[in-house]
Amino acid sequence: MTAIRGAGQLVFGSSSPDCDEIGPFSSWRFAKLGFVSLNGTNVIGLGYSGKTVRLNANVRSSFLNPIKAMEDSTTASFTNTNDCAAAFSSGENLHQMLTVRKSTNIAWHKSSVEKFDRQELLQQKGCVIWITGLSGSGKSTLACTLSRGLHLRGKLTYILDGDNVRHGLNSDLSFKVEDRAENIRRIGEVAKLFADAGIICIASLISPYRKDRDACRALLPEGDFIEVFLDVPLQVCEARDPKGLYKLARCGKIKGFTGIDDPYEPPLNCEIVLQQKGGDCVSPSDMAETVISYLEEKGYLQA
Ligand SMILES: Nc1ncnc2c1ncn2[C@@H]1O[C@H](COP(=O)(O)OS(=O)(=O)O)[C@@H](OP(=O)(O)O)[C@H]1O
Ligand SMILES: Nc1ncnc2c1ncn2[C@@H]1O[C@H](COP(=O)(O)OP(=O)(O)O)[C@@H](O)[C@H]1O
Repeated sequence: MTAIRGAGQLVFGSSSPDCDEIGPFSSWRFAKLGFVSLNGTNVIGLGYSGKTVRLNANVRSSFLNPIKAMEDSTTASFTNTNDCAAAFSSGENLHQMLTVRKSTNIAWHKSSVEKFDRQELLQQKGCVIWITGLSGSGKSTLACTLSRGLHLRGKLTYILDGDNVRHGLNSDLSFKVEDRAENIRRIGEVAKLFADAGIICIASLISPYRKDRDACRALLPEGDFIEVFLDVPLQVCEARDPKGLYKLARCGKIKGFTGIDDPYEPPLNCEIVLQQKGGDCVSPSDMAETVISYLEEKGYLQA
């Protein structure tokens, strides 16, 4: 087991990082999904063929200074949803426009009790630990072990597990690319609220697209989104197959299963990589300790 600390990234595990995309779609250029804000109108948008909509966010006050959609180096800016719709529909290979913000005439109400006060009370800093990886990579196990470890240290956590949230808030969403994007967007927004409450929010979901994860990162202040990649090879996940889903996917009974006939894009520059390769098995508690050490070092376990 090794822990390698690079520029802002912690790699921990039994082998070297493998950043290849997983699955038969790995060489595709997918339409890029993300959250695009258009002069106060938040839209989950997409890139046109081969072009990427990039996010440029003022993360501390995103409700006042919305995220701007940038295509290449040009900022896309729209004054109303009609302009936006026209712009999107005129693009070639338009796949889908997902959610247009419909709330108007709304104002932000400040409270006399702020994040700072809540953090003082809790003696910790609110943040989001975003665990991404294939089904069966150990996300839920790590989330629970981490939550327990922090709880024992007197720290308040809350887990947002993809599977669990899909039982309620996100029960209307499928595993189509745009529904996954909406699933991740909603969980990102909820996680942001938890972090604002001063809580260490642990989000564990496949979140297979970089763009969706990056859009969630852009919702939070610098440093408060800690992306943890469970780098476990497909073969290992498939051998585990605790729910029998890989077996169903292999025989075509589940379509669009991540890693089988749906893509997974590994993070390129996340904060922590936890590797599980070859015969060496890193235990969930060792993995959790790595994350806790990171939080300690970055000052999240004190106000
Ligand atoms: N098509 C397909 N692809 C991937 N996963 C599938 C699919 N259908 C059902 N499941 C089950 O749903 C869990 C993943 O939900 P997530 O919300 O984490 O997925 S995503 O982030 O929206 O991609 C995932 O749970 P985990 O195994 O805990 O990852 C699966 O149990
Ligand atoms: N670090 C680990 N080493 C070995 N097995 C693990 C580890 N973490 C999880 N597992 C096992 O792998 C399977 C999938 O774990 P789970 O947490 O449900 O993954 P995910 O939430 O990513 O689908 C479970 O059977 C679990 O016991």
